[in-house]
Amino acid sequence: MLEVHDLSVRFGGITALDGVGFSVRRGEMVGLIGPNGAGKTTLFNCLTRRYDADAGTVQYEGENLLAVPPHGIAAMGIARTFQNLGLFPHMSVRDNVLVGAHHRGEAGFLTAALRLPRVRREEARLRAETEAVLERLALTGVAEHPAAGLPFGTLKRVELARALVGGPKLLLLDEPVNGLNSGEVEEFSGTLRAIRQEFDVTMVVVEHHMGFVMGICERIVCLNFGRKIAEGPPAEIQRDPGVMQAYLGTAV
Ligand SMILES: Nc1ncnc2c1ncn2[C@@H]1O[C@H](COP(=O)(O)OP(=O)(O)OP(=O)(O)O)[C@@H](O)[C@H]1O
Repeated sequence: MLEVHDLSVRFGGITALDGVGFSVRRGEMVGLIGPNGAGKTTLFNCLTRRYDADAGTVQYEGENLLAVPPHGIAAMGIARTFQNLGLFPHMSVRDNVLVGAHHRGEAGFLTAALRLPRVRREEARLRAETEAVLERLALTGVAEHPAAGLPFGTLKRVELARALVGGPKLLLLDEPVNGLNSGEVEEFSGTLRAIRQEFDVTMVVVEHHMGFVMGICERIVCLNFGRKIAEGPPAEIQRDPGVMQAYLGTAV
């Protein structure tokens, strides 16, 4: 589904990604790990076209992803969540999720402004889908509540809900369990596993929480200083000397 070849991104003198390559098969859950500054978020930003690549190719479902404009990414079925939650604090949970849905709507600006029948149908579809996703993630009870003031664990679910409306095929999760306590991590893992099946969605997940990544991913890619230093199943990655060296003393 996703083929990344020789991808490089530079910011002035910094090489954030240096010839990175890996592939993701449909239905897989792939973990992307590496110490701070390894290039993980830069890779996500490249895949969602926020950053331009300096070299390399990315094929998504046989198409050249690097030729797709940033606003075309959602229509290709790619969604992401953000490390620091990209929610609007004063908007309700429902509206935060709907905003994500509209972002992925098919109607153009003019048809939307004219409120043509097609737009009204789409609006109704997105609203229904939003309600279903809110329900699925146990958010119906807080749907009217502004995002601000809700527990962090709930906000993580809102962020996931927003990414799911519109039925993405590839979901990029940036530190989905960062800031959660161990019970919440466990619960979120279970939710993600179930969602993956129910929504038939392929996932790539960036996360520093090793217990979570090793427990949920089938395959792991490890970056360090912008380079891929290891790739394999969790058990192999945990024993990999290069990975251990990169984390230097951190339990992997
Ligand atoms: N917009 C930018 N401008 C300049 N440098 C950047 C930019 N984005 C990332 N970098 C640099 O690129 C390198 C990789 O950063 P990136 O955020 O991708 O790492 P990361 O693996 O996601 O780290 P973390 O785990 O801390 O989030 C770092 O040296 C960072 O400072």
